Amino acid sequence: MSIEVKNINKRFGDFVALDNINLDIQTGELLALLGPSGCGKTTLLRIVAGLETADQGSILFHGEDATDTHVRERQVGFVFQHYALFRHMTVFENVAFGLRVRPKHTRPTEAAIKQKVHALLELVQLDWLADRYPAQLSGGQRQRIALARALAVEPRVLLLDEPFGALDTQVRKELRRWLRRLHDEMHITSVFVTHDQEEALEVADRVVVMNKGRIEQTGTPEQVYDQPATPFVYQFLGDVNLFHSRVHEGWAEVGGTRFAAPEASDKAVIYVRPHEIDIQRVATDTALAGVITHVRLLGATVRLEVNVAAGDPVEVELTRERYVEGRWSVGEAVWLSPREARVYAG
Ligand SMILES: Nc1ncnc2c1ncn2[C@@H]1O[C@H](COP(=O)(O)OP(=O)(O)OP(=O)(O)O)[C@@H](O)[C@H]1O
Repeated sequence: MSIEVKNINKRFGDFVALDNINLDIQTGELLALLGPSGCGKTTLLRIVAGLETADQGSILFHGEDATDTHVRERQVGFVFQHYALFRHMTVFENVAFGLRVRPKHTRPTEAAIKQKVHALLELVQLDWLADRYPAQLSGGQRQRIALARALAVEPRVLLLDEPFGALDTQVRKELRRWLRRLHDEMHITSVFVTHDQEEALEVADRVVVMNKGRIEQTGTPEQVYDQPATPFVYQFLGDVNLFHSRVHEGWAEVGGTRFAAPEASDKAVIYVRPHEIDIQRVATDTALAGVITHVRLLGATVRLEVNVAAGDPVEVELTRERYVEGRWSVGEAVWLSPREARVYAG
């Protein structure tokens, strides 16, 4: 089931929550809506679901206008962070719920329900919990059951709003890998909302980066990370150092390292990721002089904070190995040279 989002606009009073959103979601795709809090991700997801109506624009499911189709007829499965399981029902009954409430003529037989629920519980690898109540499950198990419940009615589209948002980092990481594998088996067109860039880049086929009710960029994880279309995308998808420069004959500079600048501007901002900076103890004509002020160990990588004469402190990321080899320490004079950069008009 493909989904087309066409010219969607939504206001809450004077506040523009969605500003002319256009998006094509391919059949079987796993798409992430990524952006900071309040950028309109949930509102867009709710409009696709039919839980919210747009002021303008339309939603097409498989080429057919679904704008006025009731949420029940859209055959959409939901997993929301706060869309809790029914507390008074066992895991089995929670998953069976959507089948049991069907009108009599489409309701499966008791035997068929039983078979289906067990198949789904096996799919989410929790069949052994069928007789438990939600209060007897961990947060991660609850979310997997919520997913099994959403899948029970054979949705044509699966919508997930921060499904793992309330869980701790380790469980989150496991569940997102698991979601990716599950999606590879089932191929249901799926859209999930997250504000966590790592989650979006790791799990999704394509990422839609949103900001203030607009789409900043849509692309594969590699595209949005390696070729960010706007400064916002660059900053949102990872830590970055900013250097301000005047533009001389089409070049902007960090220290003495030159980068091609956008033609139309006489000022530029140069964006450099912490792992794209070389650090050395020997001065060169082009390197930027500084002093190490902090060392932060982050597991496999190490961040050095370096004070430079002008501008904010610069963050340099090294692998743990290179850090140990280099014996870098606080108070040392060092010279920095960016290897890669992106330059935007300042
Ligand atoms: N029913 C409502 N009435 C008024 N304003 C609303 C309503 N729903 C959402 N908004 C506003 O619209 C904006 C977008 O909200 P939305 O929930 O879509 O953001 P989001 O990107 O999902 O954020 P978060 O990650 O914090 O959930 C927010 O500024 C929010 O305050």
